[in-house]
Amino acid sequence: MMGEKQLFAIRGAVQCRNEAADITDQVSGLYDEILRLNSLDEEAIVSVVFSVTGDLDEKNPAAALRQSGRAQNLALFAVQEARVKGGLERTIRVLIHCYLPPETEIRHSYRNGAEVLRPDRAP
Ligand SMILES: C=C(O[C@@H]1C=C(C(=O)O)C=C[C@H]1O)C(=O)O
Repeated sequence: MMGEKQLFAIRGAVQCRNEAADITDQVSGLYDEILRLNSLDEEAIVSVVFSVTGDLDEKNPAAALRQSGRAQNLALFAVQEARVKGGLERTIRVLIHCYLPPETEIRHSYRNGAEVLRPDRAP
């Protein structure tokens, strides 16, 4: 616990082209949207974990986020997503642990093609 705050986990996902610039744009856009939707300040984030499908090898999303100027003092991590037949291609997933007021209704973000993963979480 952190003061009056509670620990939460927020999910997101986005599809990208396998190009460094697009990976940076999509990861930054996803991160910014999660912070905006949840009124989340970077100081309240514990960690940011990415997974990447094996077909995205032009840029590490954790490095892309850091090099964009965001998340400078955060613990970032990136792993390869479990390879499953029929899985959505060119997808970056994110898991953010953070502290927010206990009454917060967390909002996840699936965008730019990744909405199909969790239509129940569509806006
Ligand atoms: C459906 C997703 O893809 C996969 C399936 C998940 C699930 O069933 O909860 C979670 C993460 C991914 O490994 C997703 O990213 O939400």
